[in-house]
Amino acid sequence: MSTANPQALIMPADWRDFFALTKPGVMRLVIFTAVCGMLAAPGTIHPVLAFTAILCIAVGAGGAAALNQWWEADLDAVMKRTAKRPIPDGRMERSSARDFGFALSGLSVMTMGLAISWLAAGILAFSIFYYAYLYTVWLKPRTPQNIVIGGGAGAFPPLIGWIAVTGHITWMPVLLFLIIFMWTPPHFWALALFVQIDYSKAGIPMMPVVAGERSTRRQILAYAAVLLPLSMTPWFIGGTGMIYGLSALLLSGLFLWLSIKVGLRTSATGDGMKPEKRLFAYSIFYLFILFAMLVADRFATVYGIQA
Ligand code: HEM
Ligand SMILES: CC(C)=CCC/C(C)=C/CC/C(C)=C/COP(=O)(O)OP(=O)(O)O
Repeated sequence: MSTANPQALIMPADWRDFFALTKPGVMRLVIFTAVCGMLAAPGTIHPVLAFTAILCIAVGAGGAAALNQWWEADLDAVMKRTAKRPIPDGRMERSSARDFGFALSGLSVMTMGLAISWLAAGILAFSIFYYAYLYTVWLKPRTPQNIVIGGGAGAFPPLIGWIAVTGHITWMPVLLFLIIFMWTPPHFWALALFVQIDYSKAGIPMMPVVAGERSTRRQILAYAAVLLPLSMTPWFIGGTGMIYGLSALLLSGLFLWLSIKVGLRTSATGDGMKPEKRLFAYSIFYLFILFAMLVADRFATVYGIQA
C-alpha cells in the first residue's frame, strides 16, 4: 500500500474526495474561459454538442489535476496548504487517484474526438499531458521557469472551446491562449510570495526561493506590463469591438497598477503582504471579467448594439 503518509490509516474515499481531486476551485476559471472561448467564436454549435465539449474540457482538466496529485502526494504532504488533500490526508489510496485521473483523461479525449472534433480532442490530450507530465513531473521540480512554461497548459481551454465551434485555428484563439500564458506568472508569483515558505519546505524551485523576492517582484511587473497591450490586441486586429477593447484597457491597467505596487517594493513591510494578496485575488477576478467582456462584446456585435 503506497501512501504519502505511511502512518495514515486509509479510509474509504467517497465522492467528495474524488471531486476534491479535480481541484474544483482552480478549474472553475479554466472551465469559464473555455465556455467564453466557445461563446466568443464566430459560428454556431448545437447546444448539446456545446455542453458535451465543455464537459470534456472540465473532465479532462479534472483528470489532469488528479494525475498531478497522484504524482505529487509526497510533496503535498509536507506543505500546510496541500496536506489536507485526499491522498496526503489518508482518505484515498494513491492508486485510486491514478486510475481516476487516467480514466477521466481517456474518457474526455475520446468523447471530444467522437462527438466534436479530433483537432479539439488532440489539443485536449496535449494539454492534459502538458499539465500532468510536462509541468508536474518534468518542469516543476527542475526550474524556476516551471510556471512560465507550464502555464501553457492552463491557457489551452479557450482555444479548445473556440476550435470546438469553428473547427480550425485562427489568430483570435491564439491570442486568448497568449493572454492566459502572460497572466499566469503574475497570478502565481503573487501567491508564491506569501506562501514561499511552503514551497521551499517541499524543495520546489519556485521563483521567490531561487531568484529571490526582489527579482520575482520585478518579473511580475514585466509580465503585467506586457499583458496590458497584449490583452488589447484582439481589439487592435479587429477580432473584437470597443466593449472588449476598453474593458481590457481598464482591467489590465488596474492589473498593472497593482503589479507596480508589488513590483516596486523590496520586501513586505509589516503589512502581512497585503499588496501581494490583493494582486493574487485581483488576478482571478481579472480573468473572469476579461473573458466575460469578450462574450459581451461578441453578443453586442451579433445583436447590432456595436458595429
Ligand atoms: C502553472 C500555472 C498555475 C499555477 C502554478 C497555479 C497555482 C495556483 C495555486 C497554488 C492556487 C492556490 C489555491 C489552490 O491550490 O487551489 C491557485 C488558485 C487559483 N488559480 Fe491558479 N495556478 C496556475 C494557473 C491557473 C490558471 C491557468 C487558472 C485559470 C485559468 C487558474 C485559476 C485559479 C483560481 C480560480 C484559483 C482560486 C482557487 C480557489 O479560490 O479555490 N490558475 N492557483
Ligand atoms: C484542459 C486542461 C488539462 C487544463 C489544465 C488546466 C491547468 C493546467 C491549470 C493549471 C492550474 C493549476 C491547477 C495549477 C496548480 O499548480 P500546482 O499543481 O503546481 O499547484 P499545487 O501546489 O496546488 O499542487
